[in-house]
Amino acid sequence: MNRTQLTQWFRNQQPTIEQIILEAAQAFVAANERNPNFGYDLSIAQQEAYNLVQNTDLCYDRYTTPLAYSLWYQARRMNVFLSHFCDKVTEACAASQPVEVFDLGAGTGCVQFCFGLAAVAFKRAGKRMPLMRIINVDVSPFMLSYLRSYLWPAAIKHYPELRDLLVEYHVYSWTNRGEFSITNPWVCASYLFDSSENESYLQSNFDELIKSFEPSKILMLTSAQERKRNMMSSLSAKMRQRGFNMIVASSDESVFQGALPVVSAYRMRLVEKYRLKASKSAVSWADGSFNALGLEKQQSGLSFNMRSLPEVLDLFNPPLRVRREVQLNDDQIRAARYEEQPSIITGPAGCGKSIVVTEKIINVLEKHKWTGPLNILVTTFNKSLIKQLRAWLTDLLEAKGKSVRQQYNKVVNGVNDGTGDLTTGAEFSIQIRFVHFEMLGKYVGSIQFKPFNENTHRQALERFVLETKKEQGIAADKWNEILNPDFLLEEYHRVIYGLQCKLVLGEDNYQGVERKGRGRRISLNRGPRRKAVFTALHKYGKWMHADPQAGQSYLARRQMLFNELESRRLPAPFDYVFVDEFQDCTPTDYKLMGMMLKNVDRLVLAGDLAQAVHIGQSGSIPRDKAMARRVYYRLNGSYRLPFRICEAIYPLSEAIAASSLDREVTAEITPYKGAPPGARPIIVGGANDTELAQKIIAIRAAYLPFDINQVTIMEKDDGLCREIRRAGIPVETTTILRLKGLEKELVVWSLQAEVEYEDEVKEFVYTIATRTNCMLVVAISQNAKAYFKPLLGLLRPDRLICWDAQSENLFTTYKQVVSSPLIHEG
Ligand SMILES: Nc1ncnc2c1ncn2[C@@H]1O[C@H](COP(=O)(O)OP(=O)(O)OP(=O)(O)O)[C@@H](O)[C@H]1O
Repeated sequence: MNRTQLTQWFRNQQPTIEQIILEAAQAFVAANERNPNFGYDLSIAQQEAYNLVQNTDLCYDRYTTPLAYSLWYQARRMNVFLSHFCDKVTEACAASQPVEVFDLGAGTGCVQFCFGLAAVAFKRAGKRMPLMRIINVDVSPFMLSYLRSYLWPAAIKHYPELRDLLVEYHVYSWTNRGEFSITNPWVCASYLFDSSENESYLQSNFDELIKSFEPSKILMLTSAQERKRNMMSSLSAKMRQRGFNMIVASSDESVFQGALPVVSAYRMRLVEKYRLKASKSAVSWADGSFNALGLEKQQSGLSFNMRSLPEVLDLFNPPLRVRREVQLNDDQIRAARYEEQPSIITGPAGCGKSIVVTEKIINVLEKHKWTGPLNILVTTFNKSLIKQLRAWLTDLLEAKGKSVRQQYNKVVNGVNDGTGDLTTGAEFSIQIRFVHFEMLGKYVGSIQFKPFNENTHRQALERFVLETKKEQGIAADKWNEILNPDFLLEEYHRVIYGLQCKLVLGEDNYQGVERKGRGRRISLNRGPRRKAVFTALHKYGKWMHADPQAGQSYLARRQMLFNELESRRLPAPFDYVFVDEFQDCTPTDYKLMGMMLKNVDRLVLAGDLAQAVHIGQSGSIPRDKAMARRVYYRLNGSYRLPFRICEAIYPLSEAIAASSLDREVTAEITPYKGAPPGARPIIVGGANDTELAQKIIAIRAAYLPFDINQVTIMEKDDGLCREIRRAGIPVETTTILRLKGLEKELVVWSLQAEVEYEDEVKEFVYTIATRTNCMLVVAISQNAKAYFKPLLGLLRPDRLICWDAQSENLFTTYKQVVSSPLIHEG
């Protein structure tokens, strides 16, 4: 079969192909139209389709986008490809060896249709079925899923021979790597470069890909704008240097012609039913606005040259769970190097700070040639993170063939809490202690203490407030914003302990202290208010030390450890100290870290001040003498956060960076260049928990192609969690303190959740939004807390999806509050 015969065959199939496009659309609509938000989503998807015409990006992350796309573009895109490359398609079908067609930016699979139907033509003409494998690669799970679940089954119904064609679907992120072998790859890139953003990124990665694929043919199409034409010619110049020749891609005659009457009629019915803003013109096969470029390279020798290539172009660059598989980037390698200087590793959420901490520990051990004795402390505020750091480190040690002995502080039902000692090295003389920050007193200072019950402490504080008010003649309803257990405990933490404004130093000392780290929301100037706070706290301190029933708070124990170290009764126990998530440390905590070290130059701090939910803007790293030799490593780009979410929260990260006092260490968040595109954050609104839960369940169902399962609600929202659980959906609700440094797949930020530290609401929201490696849902209800509302205005509006009209309304109403000075502070 030659090119002319194939062209003719395709022309004869024109009505059948149209029928396939129609049937796929009908099946998709039948499967989805009962979703309450279907009409809304489709109407916005249709509006967004005009982004392409206006040369802006189409995000392809609404579940109805492929429907709108396929009805209008499927026929055109097939026509364009075939009209330019029919002879290449013929060549692939006639080839005696297998051909693997990689379609980069496959969308709804027009290239698969062209090669697949051509294969059918060959088979029907009495030839053997061509040996082809079509590998569809696209950034949008929805586009691929429409091809796989709707278009291709409809195509198989009309052309059963297609069952024999090998087809694969991969959601691609450039960082994925794997091993598999291919023999004769062809690369098609249809409209891959139409994205107006990230052009240079796409170009350089395409270049890299061509280098590793070594394809024999490259067939490219883009829209015919001047800019794209220039880009194509610069790419082709590069490829020519690599030995590719131009193939003249003929476009003198179009394979298909005219309109698609049945598809047009069906589309118009949708337009009317859902009042879509769409062109009323008939759907056409003709498309005059494109460039085509064909390149090929003569392969030398036998063509069965099996090569290892990026394979499992897996869903959404799932996070590398096995530590040894993570290959550090150059900045991470630099930050992980061994050095005798305090090092401070900062960077936005997900940039790999914890990864660097584990690598740096390995580098320390190598520097010491795996011989001890060596005492190393790894500490952080979050037990689950300790567990992860320990698992990562164990994996690295085992990968190096090192023997490791594990001892755990606490094992319940066979499950350990991650804290405890790991020993390794020559004669197990290297000891690495994993200790939760709260437990430093116990495990480092061996400080004996009585059990601590927070409720008992709160009740005691309430008593001391009453006593103080009585003694000082303060009315019962006066100064309640400072004379309450929450405020007093935090004052004890941040000022009494945090700034070493010890109670024994007396009231005068407290009256004069500059309360750094406490914000300005609640004023507490020198005078009777301070006096009252001091008196209540003094009573509290005395009670804690004197009453055998009181028990010591974690802070009090940390203070004791501090005293022991300061007085040198306890000699510095560690050679190295690694602190992850340092951002919530007080100045005293930093001193404590230094004092635990024989040599302060061996302190490593990793963290991100933008995630400082307790001290927020006032967080800063000490610049005192002990830290004089400190060196900063700033990592950039989040490996965790999908592109679209990074784009959406960028203004929020900018606001945090602008208002942070420590400009040196807080930076705006950007995605790692290989981050998966993902979906834009989804705004969902409902009157109450039941309504919200139903919608969140519907979102999860619609976005299942994104490979999600469990829903994680933050911050704690038991009501919403219960409603979702009732439907049998795996769901949890937790606090950011528990999730710090960790990641989840579908994070719901509930606006009805309480925030303990309203001053730090930006940092709080940033920390929640950056916990996801796939999807973020923002849940707004009538009970949304007012302090969250302005934060919605710090999300980039064109990078959000509203789930339905009610969600959009609620969102718009709340967003009006954005003009409040709150978000413009600093
Ligand atoms: N070089 C890399 N290659 C691939 N994945 C990486 C790389 N560096 C980090 N990651 C992945 O990125 C995710 C985030 O890494 P990590 O937890 O170290 O970041 P972090 O900066 O400590 O985050 P946070 O600020 O939220 O604590 C992890 O899933 C990790 O496996």
